[in-house]
Amino acid sequence: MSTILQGGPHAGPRAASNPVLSIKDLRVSYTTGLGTVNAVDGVSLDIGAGEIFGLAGESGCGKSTIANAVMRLLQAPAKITAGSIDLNQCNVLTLSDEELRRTRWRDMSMVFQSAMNAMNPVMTIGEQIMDVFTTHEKMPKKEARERAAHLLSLVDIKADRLKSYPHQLSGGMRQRVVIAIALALNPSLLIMDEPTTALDVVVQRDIMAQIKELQQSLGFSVLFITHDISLMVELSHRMAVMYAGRLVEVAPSNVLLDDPLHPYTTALMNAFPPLSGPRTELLGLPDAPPTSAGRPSGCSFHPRCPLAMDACRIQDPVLRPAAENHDAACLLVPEFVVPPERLAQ
Ligand SMILES: Nc1ncnc2c1ncn2[C@@H]1O[C@H](COP(=O)(O)OP(=O)(O)OP(=O)(O)O)[C@@H](O)[C@H]1O
Repeated sequence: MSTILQGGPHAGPRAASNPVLSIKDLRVSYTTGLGTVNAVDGVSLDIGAGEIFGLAGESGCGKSTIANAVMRLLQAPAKITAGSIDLNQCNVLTLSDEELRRTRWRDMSMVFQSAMNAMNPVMTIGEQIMDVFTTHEKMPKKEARERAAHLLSLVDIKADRLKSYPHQLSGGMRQRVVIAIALALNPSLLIMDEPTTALDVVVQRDIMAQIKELQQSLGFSVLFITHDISLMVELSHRMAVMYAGRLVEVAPSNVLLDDPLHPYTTALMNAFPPLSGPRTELLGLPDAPPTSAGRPSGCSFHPRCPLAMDACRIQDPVLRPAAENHDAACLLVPEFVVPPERLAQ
């Protein structure tokens, strides 16, 4: 299997003027007996055609909530209180149930961490893949079978596996099948929320390399969530770092790795901590992120920030340009000003 880095990891485009996915000022809260958690607190991001966009941050910072909001999978007590989500210039939040049914799979699909365990145990692999075709495209069974075999070949699984049941396949193979199913109708956006975390490291890398190859040949865009920042940096063109429901830094992934501007990004990059599972202290940083108790005054990160100044306790920094194609939300980072000679061009 070729390495993920084949062809350079950051050769992809920037978010285009016509993004595939455009999220504007998204706000999502969960209200429970313990109070209200503003899980996503004003997030905006664009993902361009053919772009792999990574979302990083500690457990509980709101990554899955964003993914589920895009797929319209959020359920009570979650509530989208503001913002818009446009997929191919179509507002996902106002789609009817029927429109949503057509949009899922065809325009966007999602691979979850535990998806491989959610396959129907009494249906063969072939039946499960063909189900997508016959339900959404009303095609004859023979054609569906041929397309199912072709899909399996894309993820390096032989056609005779169409007759296998999920329990007859390894975990890695099952997850490959799930990825094939997600790509069955050639969606423009693939969302992957911890897609390989349950698998061993070698299998994880193989699968991600395969996704990278498929992405290059089929051209879909990806929203990629993983706790493995090193994998994310290798795989994604651009990355956003999230803290307590907000994006605190967005840049091309190699720039973020080499020149992180936000102290939280630096801590993440240095520590490569476990970003899922129980909340733990970040190496080199005290305490855990703010919880439902609410955000601290000023910058949410200031109680943990080794560089916090007095102003950080008062002023809440917004995400703003810090360099070309590089945004950060930190008072320590001066705002990027486009040179006047460039403005004149
Ligand atoms: N069903 C729910 N009810 C109440 N609060 C919830 C619910 N789901 C998520 N939350 C809260 O919303 C916040 C964001 O959670 P989310 O799962 O989006 O974070 P995450 O970054 O994806 O974390 P992880 O990496 O652990 O999956 C957390 O504080 C979480 O406790």
